[in-house]
Amino acid sequence: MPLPKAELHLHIEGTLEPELAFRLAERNGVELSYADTEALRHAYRFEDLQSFLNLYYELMAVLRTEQDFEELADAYLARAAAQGVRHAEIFFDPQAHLARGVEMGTVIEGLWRALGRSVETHGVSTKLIMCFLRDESAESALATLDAAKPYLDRITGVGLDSAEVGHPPVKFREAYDAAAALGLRRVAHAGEEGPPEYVVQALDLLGVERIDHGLRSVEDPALVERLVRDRVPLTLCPLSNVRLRTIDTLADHPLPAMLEAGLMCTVNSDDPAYFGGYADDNFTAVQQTLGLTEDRMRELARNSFLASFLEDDEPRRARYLAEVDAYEFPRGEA
Ligand SMILES: Nc1ncnc2[nH]cnc12
Ligand SMILES: [Zn+2]
Repeated sequence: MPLPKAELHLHIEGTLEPELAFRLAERNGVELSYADTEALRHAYRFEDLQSFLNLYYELMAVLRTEQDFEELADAYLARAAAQGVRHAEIFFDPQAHLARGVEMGTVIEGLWRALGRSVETHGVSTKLIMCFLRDESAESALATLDAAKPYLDRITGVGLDSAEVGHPPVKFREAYDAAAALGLRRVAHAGEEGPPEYVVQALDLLGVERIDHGLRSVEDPALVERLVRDRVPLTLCPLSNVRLRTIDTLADHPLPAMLEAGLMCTVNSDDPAYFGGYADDNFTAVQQTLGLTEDRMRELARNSFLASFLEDDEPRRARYLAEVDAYEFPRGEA
């Protein structure tokens, strides 16, 4: 039984496994530029964030109907449950779908068909976070927020993702102010490929409560001190960092030093269909490769629930934390 955890950094479009992509392509009459799932998997060798994003956006073409989004989310939730995920705060990228003529309602209602029954079907509670694409304009972000207004009861917060370098958080100040005025929680990707300054901007100008990735924060000691002092959660994605070549190998990941420094780290899967592992695969990889103690692993699991947006259901958060505290790590062979 895996360690109970919350997943706080997960792009639902990044859970599209090759088999489902081909099945949906066939159902929707969409032509893919790969012969089969094996040929597609061969394309999963990325140079950097952009080379991944190119394939990520290309494959989304197979997602067209409410049923497609429902099946995508259902498949993720089943996998997540098997990996010990009790609670998932799930990103989606509406602009990537609106640009293809798929409406906001199709995306949100489709996802909601799976999320709305997820506690019953998978034992996983969920929240939805709508991301703005930072390589699109500020006006487009505002228009996207406007298009989401009929669905605000289904959306907990806003995020910021896609190609980071050259698209600093300051560009989205107005959109984040508008989101805050609507009562939405705020997070943003920062310091994945971009400099520590983007993390500072996300905190100061966008008012975010969590930083997605935040890896490059370690380059700025004053920023680290601030993140520790204010207990700002970082949603790290170790296997993603290796696949997108942010770091050379997992053994080079700064997670142990970050925990040692007192940063509130969490471990997540980002785009698990592309990066070779779901939530517990990331936990297991860091435990084994970085030699984290059981206490550190428990701390990561506790952090995931403490950093989650479960303020509307504190009894549930307390139950999850109690489960982490009671968890017994499997004993190896004697
Ligand atoms: N790791 C990542 N960084 C930025 N944008 C993304 N969209 C999906 N995955 C992403
Ligand atoms: Zn991400």
